Amino acid sequence: MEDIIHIKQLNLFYEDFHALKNVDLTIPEKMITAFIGPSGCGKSTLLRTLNRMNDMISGTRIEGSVQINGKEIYGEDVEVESLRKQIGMVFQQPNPFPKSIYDNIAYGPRLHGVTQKAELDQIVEQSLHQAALWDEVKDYLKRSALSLSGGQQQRLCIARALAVQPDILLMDEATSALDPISTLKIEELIQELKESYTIVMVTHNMHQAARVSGQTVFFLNGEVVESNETNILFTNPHDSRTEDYISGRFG
Ligand SMILES: Nc1ncnc2c1ncn2[C@@H]1O[C@H](COP(=O)(O)OP(=O)(O)OP(=O)(O)O)[C@@H](O)[C@H]1O
Repeated sequence: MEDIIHIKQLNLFYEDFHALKNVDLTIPEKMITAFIGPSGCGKSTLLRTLNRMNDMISGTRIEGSVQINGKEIYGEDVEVESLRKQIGMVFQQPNPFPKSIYDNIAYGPRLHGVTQKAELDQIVEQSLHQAALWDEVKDYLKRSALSLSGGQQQRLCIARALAVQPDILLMDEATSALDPISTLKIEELIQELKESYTIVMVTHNMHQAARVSGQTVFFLNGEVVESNETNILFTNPHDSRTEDYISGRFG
């Protein structure tokens, strides 16, 4: 498995607060990588550095290197819009646009220049299939996305992210606002998606990380304590702090 993301000596500051400290990490392609650790340890911050969402937070300063597909994403010539096309993101709260189901999915492709109706139809159908939502919504594509259940809305947001054909999908606690059945559906879905996409997920739920991911990264106080194959990290952690966390001694 090739590594698609290389992070070297990454430091991030929110004003004076040192939120990420000397992070070195590689992320393999076409695999699910889970970020775990106690609240406030920097998981979401690191996730946001991968598609430069931190650019939107004023007072943020970054040092070090993040290479994706061999390209330095904090380089001067990087177009952030095309970076975000390559690296989609799904958030904790489903956030469909107040538009029809169809227009939610077609939004990104239209933005990137697709105008032909037949092509858009095909992208909408394919993306909804990939997000395991097509059968539930195919007869209601003109209905508002806001009429869907929370779990359906989250799958719609995944379909919307897939519609622009990203390489990488970032998921920030994407199931934590959902009921157990919707959570299970999304877990099954991302297992299928990893055949075609690299997925990086932040989760508060260690069982979820153990169930779905191939690599797990444990964070503490802005540092990566340990990164390893998930089954090794959970059964034979190398660092005593990882062991304390996964055995429930803190966090
Ligand atoms: N916009 C911001 N401005 C200032 N400090 C911030 C900002 N965002 C996050 N932080 C701080 O950076 C640290 C890391 O936050 P982050 O959200 O990355 O942690 P996390 O591990 O994802 O936490 P949680 O699991 O609670 O979501 C925390 O101490 C947080 O208070």
